[in-house]
Amino acid sequence: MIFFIVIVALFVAYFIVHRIFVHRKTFTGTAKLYGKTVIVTGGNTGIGKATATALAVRGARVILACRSKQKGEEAAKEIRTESGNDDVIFMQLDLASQKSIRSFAETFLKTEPRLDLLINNAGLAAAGRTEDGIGMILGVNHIGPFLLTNLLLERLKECAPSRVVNVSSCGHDLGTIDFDCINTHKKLGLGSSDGDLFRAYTHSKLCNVLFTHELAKRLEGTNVTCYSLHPGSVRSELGRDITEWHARVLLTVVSKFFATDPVSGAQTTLYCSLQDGIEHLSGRYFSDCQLVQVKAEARDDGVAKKLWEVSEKLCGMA
Ligand SMILES: NC(=O)c1ccc[n+]([C@@H]2O[C@H](COP(=O)([O-])OP(=O)(O)OC[C@H]3O[C@@H](n4cnc5c(N)ncnc54)[C@H](O)[C@@H]3O)[C@@H](O)[C@H]2O)c1
Repeated sequence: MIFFIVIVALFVAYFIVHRIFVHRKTFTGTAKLYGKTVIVTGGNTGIGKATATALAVRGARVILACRSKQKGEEAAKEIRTESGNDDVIFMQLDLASQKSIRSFAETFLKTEPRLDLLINNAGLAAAGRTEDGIGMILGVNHIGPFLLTNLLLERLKECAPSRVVNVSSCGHDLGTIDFDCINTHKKLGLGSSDGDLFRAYTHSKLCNVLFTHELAKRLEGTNVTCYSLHPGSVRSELGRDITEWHARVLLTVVSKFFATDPVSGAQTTLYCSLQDGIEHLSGRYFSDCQLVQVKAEARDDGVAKKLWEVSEKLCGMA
């Protein structure tokens, strides 16, 4: 009898957790993107690659902004073949280097007349520091996209209506903004334990949500809108730097039983990029192709403004 109850309880728990983690909605919009240009950062793998492929299928000129020339060019070739769209190219971008971000933006603005959609998708959970001495996770997941977006804002405004889509995570809910950490980089993402990485990751994903909140305010009246989102629990290379055995076991279980493929993981990004009629929701957060209310700290005007100012200083904009 006890055995039977345990089995039933396990099944019930499985279905509850499955419902929470697994995203079920598919973006069904049929918008065509001929003549439009999009940038997908980290577009060579995982969710970014699936997103880039779906946008290429719709006819967009797709720029894969990635670190590795070889991997980026291979992915661009695969996407061209799969989508039947020859207008998919690689451009080098390392978000862990502000020099690389500025050089990417300079080349892009010189060579590309349009920017209709910027998808800040790239992210990681790895220890260390960026080239500029910032904690790696904060640097790549927040400061890099912050600088990139600002460098490209004028072009987005010229091409409006246009959008910025920031791929965050439901993990932002566990993050807390610590301005002391951001300024000193003593703790964020520098430790070698997976707990440190986890804390820095959730913090950086909260920064994505707050950045989007403040960006929307600054973009009011420009016809450029922005959104942040959780893509679902998706099988990808994101956990490659997790080393501790218990964290790897947890990751394997989640990945095996609760994670979906990158195509499913791209649906909310596609929704935020292409769905008509969500412009009035600029600055908000989405999950499973629908609006979700974030916790108070993630929509606090004062915190978002302060984060913006600190971020400006960290990338030499102020
Ligand atoms: N996989 C999930 O379950 C999950 C859940 C929530 C949020 N996310 C977010 O989704 C986004 C995509 O992740 P994914 O799951 O496809 O993982 P992934 O590791 O497959 O893709 C991440 C991409 O970012 C790129 N990247 C990493 N560092 C970079 C740098 N310095 N410069 C440029 N590009 C860099 C990688 O090369 C890769 O292309 C990330 O922002 C991640 O935080 C993923």
